[in-house]
Amino acid sequence: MLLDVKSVDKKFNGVYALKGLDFSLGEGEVHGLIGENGAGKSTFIKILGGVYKRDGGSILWNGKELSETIRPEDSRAFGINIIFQDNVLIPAFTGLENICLGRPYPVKGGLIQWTEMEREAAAKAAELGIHLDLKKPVSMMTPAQKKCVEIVRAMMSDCKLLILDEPTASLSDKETNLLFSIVRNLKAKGTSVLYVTHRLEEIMELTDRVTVLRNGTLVSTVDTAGTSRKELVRLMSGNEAASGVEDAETGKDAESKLQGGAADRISGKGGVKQPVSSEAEKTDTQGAELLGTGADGKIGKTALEVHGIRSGDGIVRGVDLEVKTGLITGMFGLCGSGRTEFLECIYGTRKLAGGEVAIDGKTTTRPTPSESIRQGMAFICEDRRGKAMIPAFSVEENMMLSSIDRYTKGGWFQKRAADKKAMDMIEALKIKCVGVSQPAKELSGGNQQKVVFAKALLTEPSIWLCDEPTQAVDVATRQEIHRLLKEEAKKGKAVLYVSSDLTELLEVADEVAVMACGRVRKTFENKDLKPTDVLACCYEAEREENDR
Ligand SMILES: Nc1ncnc2c1ncn2[C@@H]1O[C@H](COP(=O)(O)OP(=O)(O)OP(=O)(O)O)[C@@H](O)[C@H]1O
Repeated sequence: MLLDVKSVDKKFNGVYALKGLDFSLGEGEVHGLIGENGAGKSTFIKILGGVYKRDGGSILWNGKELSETIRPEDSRAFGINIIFQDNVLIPAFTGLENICLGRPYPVKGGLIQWTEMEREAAAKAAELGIHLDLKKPVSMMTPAQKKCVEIVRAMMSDCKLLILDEPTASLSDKETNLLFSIVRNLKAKGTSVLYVTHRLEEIMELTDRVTVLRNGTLVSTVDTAGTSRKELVRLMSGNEAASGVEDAETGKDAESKLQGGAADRISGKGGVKQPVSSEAEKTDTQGAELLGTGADGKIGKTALEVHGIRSGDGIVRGVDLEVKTGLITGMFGLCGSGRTEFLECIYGTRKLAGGEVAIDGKTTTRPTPSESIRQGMAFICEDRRGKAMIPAFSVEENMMLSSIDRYTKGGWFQKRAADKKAMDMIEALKIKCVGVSQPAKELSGGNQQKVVFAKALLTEPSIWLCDEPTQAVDVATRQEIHRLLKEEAKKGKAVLYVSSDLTELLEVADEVAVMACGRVRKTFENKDLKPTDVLACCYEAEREENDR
């Protein structure tokens, strides 16, 4: 075995994040690691990467015991490289500069040999089947291209184990396929891959074995070929009822038996309405209570209208769109289509070069975030750590960021009322944390995303702008978020929902606007809509653009 982990423990503030974990990984093996939010996946990979020190147990690497005090640079020297959920590239640097960062620069006559480094990086990219303009600044790259830069960077040194944490979080199908072929390429060359994800279809397609964690402990390690998504859901949740997904072995469609919750998302079958479990109903009701009773009964009224929106940087190139109350308007586009930038233009975090935004008939050519919030807009943005939260602030402080004025009277912050609201949110969204004052940076990725969602809920918005709102959340939470937004729409709120996951979008949206090359190409009603219809529209737009 390349890696043999025995009885590893890790505690934070006296609470176990990992307890007695056993794990093994062979050379050239692709091993999946799954578990609900807060199960301990990131903690484990951070221990392997020398970011956290383990509190007990042993780790054998190629048969040799790794010291408890290994540092990230030691781990990299052993051949362990991690690509984290939130990318850590320097945006202003080119792909090549990022790849070379932290490596010894070849120097001749006092000059850095950039051509030599470029040759090396290009050769490595070609070997991995990655085609990339290495001279492009990272800020101009799509999420998929950034992921490729990180992979090339990891593989420049002698990488024996590549750890990928939620690598496809904002990649669309096309880019995901590219990533899969890179992983298969690595496996063929004998590199091991530890693949962490909430997307079980990826686990089934890519891995040899899967390890399931629950509450910091090992549930089981199973051969992928001998299991099914249904079984994996059951192992993750420990809930016998959470099993109504298509059984991979029998191919039998078990959706009719579904008890709601996680399973319908994993089934990968868009648009199937599922019976709701009593547990799910409870969460739904809690969510509805939290949202208040603000139903104004106005369905189908224009809540948000944009005309000819163009961004200053030329990414958004003249978008017209109408978002109506009572509906979830989905937006789909391939990476680089301008979907995120479009939402930023509406909200006011990206400069407009032209066009106007009208909220409830009130028009502006210069939206700003504070005015957008005042007008009832909430924005769940894609860049969680960078833009949606302040990691050093507590859970409660983050939740209150956009609604602090509601909890301030005569200049005094109403701490008790805010505490109570924050605690309600923790309960309703099942946020795994020690309490309202725990720093948000200490929460697992999925739980941080729930805090961001709670922050938006607390503003009681009438218009939701959601950019990948379910990224990094586990399957059950994904369902809860969908239910809350559907509930909002039912009450007459408007929702604009961007996702790179077409299956998810077809499950949640009433209509789907297709964005390509900075423009909305077409809006489909989501009735008998097939993924191929949407994709065909994207590809046709790209073709037309390339022919220009
Ligand atoms: N630095 C830290 N300080 C305190 N607690 C922490 C810290 N890092 C992680 N934890 C806690 O350890 C537990 C496991 O978190 P971890 O991030 O490993 O979960 P995860 O399985 O990766 O979840 P997700 O799917 O949401 O990313 C959580 O309860 C989390 O709050």
